[in-house]
Amino acid sequence: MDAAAHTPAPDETTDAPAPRPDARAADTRVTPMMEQYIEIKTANPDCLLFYRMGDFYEMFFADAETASRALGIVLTKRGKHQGQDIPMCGVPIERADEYLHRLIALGHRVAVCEQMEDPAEAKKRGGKSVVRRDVVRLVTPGTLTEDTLLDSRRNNFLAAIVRAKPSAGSDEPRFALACLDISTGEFRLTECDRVRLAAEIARIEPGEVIVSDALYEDPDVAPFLRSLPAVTPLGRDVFDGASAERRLTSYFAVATSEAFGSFSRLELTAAAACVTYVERTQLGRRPPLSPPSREALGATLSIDAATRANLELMRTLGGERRGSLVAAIDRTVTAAGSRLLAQRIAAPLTDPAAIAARLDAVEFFTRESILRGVVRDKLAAAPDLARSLARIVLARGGPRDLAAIRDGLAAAADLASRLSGDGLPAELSDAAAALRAPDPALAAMLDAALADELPLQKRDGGFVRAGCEPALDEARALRDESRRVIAALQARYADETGVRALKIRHNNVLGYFVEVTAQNAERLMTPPLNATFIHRQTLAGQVRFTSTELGALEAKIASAADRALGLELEIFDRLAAAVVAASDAVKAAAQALAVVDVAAALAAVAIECRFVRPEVDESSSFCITGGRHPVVEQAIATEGGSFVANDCDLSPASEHGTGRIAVVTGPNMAGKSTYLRQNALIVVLAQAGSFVPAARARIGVVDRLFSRVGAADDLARGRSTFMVEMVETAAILNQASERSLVILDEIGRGTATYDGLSIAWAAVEHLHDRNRCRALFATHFHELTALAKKLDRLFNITVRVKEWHGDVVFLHEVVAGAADRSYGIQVAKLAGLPPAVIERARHVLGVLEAEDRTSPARKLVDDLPLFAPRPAPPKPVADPHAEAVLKRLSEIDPDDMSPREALEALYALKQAAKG
Ligand SMILES: Nc1ncnc2c1ncn2[C@@H]1O[C@H](COP(=O)(O)OP(=O)(O)OP(=O)(O)O)[C@@H](O)[C@H]1O
Repeated sequence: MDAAAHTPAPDETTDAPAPRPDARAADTRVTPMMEQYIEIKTANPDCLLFYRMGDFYEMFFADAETASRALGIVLTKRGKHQGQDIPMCGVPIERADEYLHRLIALGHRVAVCEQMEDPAEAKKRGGKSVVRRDVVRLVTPGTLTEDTLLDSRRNNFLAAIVRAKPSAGSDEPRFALACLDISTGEFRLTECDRVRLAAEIARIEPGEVIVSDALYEDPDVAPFLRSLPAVTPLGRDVFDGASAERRLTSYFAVATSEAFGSFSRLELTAAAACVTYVERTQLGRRPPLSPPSREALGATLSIDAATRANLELMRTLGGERRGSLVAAIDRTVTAAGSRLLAQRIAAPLTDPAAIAARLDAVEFFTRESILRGVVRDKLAAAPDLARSLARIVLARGGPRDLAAIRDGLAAAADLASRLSGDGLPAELSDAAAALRAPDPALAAMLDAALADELPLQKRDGGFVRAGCEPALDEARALRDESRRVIAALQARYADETGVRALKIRHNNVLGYFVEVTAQNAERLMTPPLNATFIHRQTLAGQVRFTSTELGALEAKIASAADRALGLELEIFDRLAAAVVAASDAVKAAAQALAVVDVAAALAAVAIECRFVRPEVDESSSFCITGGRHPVVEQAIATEGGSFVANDCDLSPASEHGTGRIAVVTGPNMAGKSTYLRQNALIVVLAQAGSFVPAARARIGVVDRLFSRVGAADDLARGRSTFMVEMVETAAILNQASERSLVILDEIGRGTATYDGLSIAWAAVEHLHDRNRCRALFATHFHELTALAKKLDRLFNITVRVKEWHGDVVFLHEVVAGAADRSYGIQVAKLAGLPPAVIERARHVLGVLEAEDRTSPARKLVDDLPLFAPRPAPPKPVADPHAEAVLKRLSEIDPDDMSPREALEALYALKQAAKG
């Protein structure tokens, strides 16, 4: 059980004790605290309620049972409610983030309810009063801001999906998608169809999706929505189109949404749903968002969910970042840079000019290696400005967030001064301008106010630098040096009264008092000293006094600590307000830091891994010379091997023609999948604005990238391997355009040979004649290579292997031509299948191949036009036992044998056959 298990804290003094179980009448009585709890819980029925009691967040009833199971913490009891024990569990506040994280990851939502006053205040209202409490925040997966709850390298988007009412004459529904990250302020909108919607959601990977109750229940989209990790259905008011504009403009305090550009009503509805939900979960607080920007349809390379997964852009098929494309090329040194790089890889561009602008920045840093080093060192020391800013605006920030703003702004100003001069590419000069924009006075103000060592929480105090504010210095001096101050006053009073033995003492009844011996008391009680000293108490030998000054000093000392903290919090609020006022400039500077980081990081990886600048243009070219797989190459290098670079040319035969299709054959393990993927990854990198792992690359911009690699079950959605394969192939054949790049690996593998071959055959024809896209098609159906004779833009390539004493040696070299065999058995042998199985398989293969030539099915294939006759199958490998039996048999002459000899010969043959 967990350390958070605790004995219930005593009720706050003002909470009435729970009724005794035997008091019948009391069974229905509800304590005032429970009454308050139930009221707050009723207002937040879909959340677990973290109810603050002293140093714990407590949960009661069903919440307690759920949380104790989910968090592995002890379930206890606290009093009774309507005659029943109240289940309870709690988490200490200092570990609340950790528990929140676990609950959110498990799909729960949490309402955090704080004490809104000091228990002493409540006490003043009378014995039965309950401390005022209120929910200050709803924690949901899409609205997190704490570093401890977030992955610094990934955005955490909240997405809203709305669907247009179907219009007459169109059966294709339209959707709008808004997504925002409150931890960084990014806010984007787009309108799209059903297919693109799924692709966009796959790209954005939102932490939470909000939809209307009606859409959530709609049978057309419900299966899709149910497949997403966190979907929150909400009432109609959040998705009300009529009030959308008003809600959105009120959030941004602008007169009209035209200030952001022109948006459709559908887009505005999605955007308004997002901001309304943010306000709801942040209880009215408005995190700093960039104005919504439209993601123009077609501005980014469309990559559907299956392709993303297959190409392992963000994570491997096993779900890990390690081994993904982004992990292989990420050399960023800031969290914001890492997030921006991930965004760029997830959404490569389609405009050659915009791509060139990014490549210019990367190229600049590849040339300026000294500057690159300096910039990266500076960036590495810069904090995560955007997330600290968001926390400050949401009043959730601490002193270290203010320090992050101070240090981030200093880094920004420093970098801006280094990024100057004429040769700077546009992306970097824009970034430098944004880095220069924040008023230096803000950083100076933070610098002057913040201490060197900072506590995590502002409530711990001690974060304001000494000398910053005289009143605070005084309060601290009083708090820390109360003895010295009292001693100083005592010395002064002794001086002023001439009573050397005058003492200032303290007890719990009188507090601080002045004490003199009885002989000296008279002097203090006569003018002029009686104007200062007020008699309090006469004891046998001493007389005690107070003074206005001492009374004031006492009050000051008693409240000095409180006062010091109060003043610090005031200063914090002032500083935070200054940061909030400058939030637009700070956000822009944060974004600029990320831009610079990404450009320098891509330059670093380009140099380290020998990447080159690709040419991306409007042509239909696709010509990669010496291409490499960025992830496999690194993996091979760590084992001391070297990757074999390969060319790929799918360019049209003439400059304005249509791109071509390559059918890739080759043995198992030869490197077909690697080759296919590396060419797709080169497109992703090039259009994301990165250099690429090749000697040279010219790419006519790709609008959609499709990849169907291997077969994987999707049993969770009730689809078999073959069904998944066909659904994905259908999507490709229905959607690929002349500008698309299609990667198909072993289509048709998941069914009977001839069914599979027929489907693969028809799919290639369709790609060639209808889609007319550039494509790479890897297959073990060698019959498909015959298609090159019929389809003019189709050609064959193969991955070379060498045979060596019956084994196969992989050369990983892609050359023109077709493979004639799969070498499956040799690969199986390499994999360690038992020799007997290998031998038997060779035998079976020989028989099958011999039969295959005469089987009716084979004939069918032969009859299909343009199927080239396959090369003669290799001679079946002889079975040594069979040969021995045959030899003996041939030596026997039955006419020459007695019945007994014949029987013996038969036994001998049987023996020989057994071996
Ligand atoms: N160009 C290359 N240079 C060096 N090694 C390579 C190259 N291509 C592939 N390899 C190595 O060969 C292994 C097999 O490659 P890959 O999975 O691409 O083969 P395949 O032909 O698709 O096999 P199968 O048909 O069995 O799926 C890879 O894991 C990699 O280690």
